[in-house]
Amino acid sequence: MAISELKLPQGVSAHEFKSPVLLAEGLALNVAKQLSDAIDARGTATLVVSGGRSPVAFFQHLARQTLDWSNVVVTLADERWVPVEHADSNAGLLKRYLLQGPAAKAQFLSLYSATANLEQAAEQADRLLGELPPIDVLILGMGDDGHTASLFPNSPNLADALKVDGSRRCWPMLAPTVPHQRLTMSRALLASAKNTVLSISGQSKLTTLSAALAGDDVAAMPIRAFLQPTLEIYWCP
Ligand SMILES: O=C1O[C@H](COP(=O)(O)O)[C@@H](O)[C@H](O)[C@H]1O
Repeated sequence: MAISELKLPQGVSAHEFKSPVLLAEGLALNVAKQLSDAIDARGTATLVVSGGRSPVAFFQHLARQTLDWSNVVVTLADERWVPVEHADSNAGLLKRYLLQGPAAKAQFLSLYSATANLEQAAEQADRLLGELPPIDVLILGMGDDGHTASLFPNSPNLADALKVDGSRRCWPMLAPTVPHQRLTMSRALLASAKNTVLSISGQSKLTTLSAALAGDDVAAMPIRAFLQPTLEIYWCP
C-alpha cells in the first residue's frame, strides 16, 4: 500500500518519500522554513516535537539547518516520566540529536520534573506550558495502536486530555501497554499549533492510519483528533 491509495479528509495533504533519510531531509527543510518565517514575522518561533524511535534522523537534519536558533523555543508533545539521563527520556533524545551545534542555542522547555509523583510533575509542566508562546510547528508521530503524543487508548485521564476545549495543557498518562508513566500535552494545546505534521514510516503505520481514517471514535484511536484540515502527513515505506 502507498499513502496515495488512502482517501484523506479534505484539507489533509500527503508527502511521500522513497526512504527515511529522504523524509528526514524533506521534513527538516520544511520545518526550518516555517520556523524561519515565524522568526521573521514575530521575532521568535516555537517548535513542538514528538519522541519515540522514528524522529532521530529528522532531528539530525534539522540541527544542521541555518536558523537563528537563539530565537527558537523547543519542547515536547509528550515525555516519559524519567530523568534526562534515562535511555528512554525524550529530552535526552533531543539533547543527543537536535540540540547540538548551533541548535544548542535554542531554549528547551522540559516537561519532566523530579517531583514526588506523576500528578505533581504534570501540574508543574502545565504551569510551565502556560508560558509557552504560540506553537508554530508541531511534529506528531503515531503508535501502532493509534496513539499520538502520549494520548493512549484506555489510559486514565484520556477523556479529559481529549477535550476539544479543555483548559489544562498537560496531563499525566498511563500507557497500558508500554513502560514508564507519561506526561502529554492535551489535545487542545496540540490543536492550537499553526502548522501540524504527522511523520510516519513503514507499512504498519500506514495500516494504522488507514484504520484511523475508517472510523471516528477518537478515544479508540486518538490520532483521529488530528486528521483535520491543514495537517500534512509525511510518509515513507
Ligand atoms: O510512544 C511514543 O510513540 C509514538 C510513535 O513512536 P515511533 O518511535 O514509533 O515513531 C511517538 O509519536 C510518541 O511521541 C511516543 O511517546
